[in-house]
Amino acid sequence: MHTNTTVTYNRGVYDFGKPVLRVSDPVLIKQILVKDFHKFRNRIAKPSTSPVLSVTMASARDGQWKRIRAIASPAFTSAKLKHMYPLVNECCRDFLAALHRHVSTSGRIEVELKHLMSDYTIDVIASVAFATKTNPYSDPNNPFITKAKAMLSKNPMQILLIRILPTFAIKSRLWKAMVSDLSSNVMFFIEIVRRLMSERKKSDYRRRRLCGRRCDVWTSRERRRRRTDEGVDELMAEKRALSGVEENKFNENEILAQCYVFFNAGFETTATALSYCTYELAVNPHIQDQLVAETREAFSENTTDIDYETLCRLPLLDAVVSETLRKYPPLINFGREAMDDVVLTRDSDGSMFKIEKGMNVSIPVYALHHDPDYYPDPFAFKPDRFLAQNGRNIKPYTYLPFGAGPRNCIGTRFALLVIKLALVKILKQFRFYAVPDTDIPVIFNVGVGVNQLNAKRLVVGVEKR
Ligand code: HEM
Repeated sequence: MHTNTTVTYNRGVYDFGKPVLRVSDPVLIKQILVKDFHKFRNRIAKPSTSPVLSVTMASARDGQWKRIRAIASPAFTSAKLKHMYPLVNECCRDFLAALHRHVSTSGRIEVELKHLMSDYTIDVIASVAFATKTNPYSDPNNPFITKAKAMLSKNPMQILLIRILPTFAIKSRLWKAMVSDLSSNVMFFIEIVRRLMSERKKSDYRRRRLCGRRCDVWTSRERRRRRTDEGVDELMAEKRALSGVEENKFNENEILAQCYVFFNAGFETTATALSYCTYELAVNPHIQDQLVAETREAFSENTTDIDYETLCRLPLLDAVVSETLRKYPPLINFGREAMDDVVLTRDSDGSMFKIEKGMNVSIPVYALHHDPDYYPDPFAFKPDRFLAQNGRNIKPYTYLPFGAGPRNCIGTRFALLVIKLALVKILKQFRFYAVPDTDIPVIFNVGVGVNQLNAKRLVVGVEKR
């Protein structure tokens, strides 16, 4: 193994009892995620706390993953997202009404953004994935909300221990004791979906949702349209990765698992992104003003609403969200397991790196996003980096908030819709600003949390416009 450069990989770490090699050279990252996808098709294996969890899209492996991903993917096409738009809009409406109630007494309040935004994203994902309304504002003690928030405030020490314990300890009683509260939260959500599914069967109730039993198989034309922003290598890798799946139905366990994973993978990441974005707008009022000007023009005068196509086309909105995801990627790294011996080759100098079968590799997203060679002045919030005229300055495979390749985040577009719609609607009616309790810059709890940023607090002021 070549070890002469920090550009190619920085340090190794231990994760779930096994060593992990960190690869940070963009060319090698592309090789792992795209060109040699078949050799790195699986995520790093984690000990499962429930049989249902082993069939979630995120943890499934090999042919099972391929089947699950191919069946679920049609639920995330543009056409399907457009169909879900009214549901997300409904959640935005409830969110704004609650914010108006909070602000109404004094005209302004201080808010902890992490709590505020997670109420909204829990409500969205519960509506769309679980086909249920949670009413987080009028019923904050609803078990759905309290359990979801308990998942948010996990004990970082516990998570850290779970991830660094050696393999033999993972089978021990200590391990089982440590994961028992995590497992009970998981079981809670799985039981809710089970109950909803049985109620739905009885009432034949249908709703636009992410987790249906049957999905139409993707046509290749649709797949091409979906990813026109990506190059030939990416399209070919995805085509190869999902080819040959005939079946188009989930069994009951698989539906439970996908509902759970969409909730688990979706609500916290989306709430985090929305929180940091609002924080940056509060501490950069000139950017907030520019964004308000852009979005104001986009609202139709007749309906005071914004349609899906217009929302997707706003350049500054897109740049602000992209810069937020660069500066504060909700997942600061993600990994893959080598399913074969692989030789990674760096084009620039021809140096070769052997990765042995069974070895885990990790992509350090946060480090890439803060490398001054790729993003000058990396700790500054500069949405301009992502405006069309500057797009070519961004080197491929240095911007990875949603991962890349056939196993990238399936919820990317949905998350962007949820974030952008909330932002334009809130900013139309409210102004965010820094208060004495606003930490500038954000203070992070360090050394724990492992793959997520953990801000000590994100407090800002909010008032009606
Ligand atoms: C801002 C919000 C979000 C961010 C930053 C984010 C980020 C990520 C990242 C980095 C990965 C790993 C990608 C890779 O390995 O290449 C991932 C995977 C995944 N995400 Fe997201 N995500 C977000 C929202 C969502 C939402 C809303 C959903 C579902 C509705 C979702 C569902 C998933 C699933 C199921 C996977 C596993 C995909 C697979 O293994 O095939 N995510 N996400």
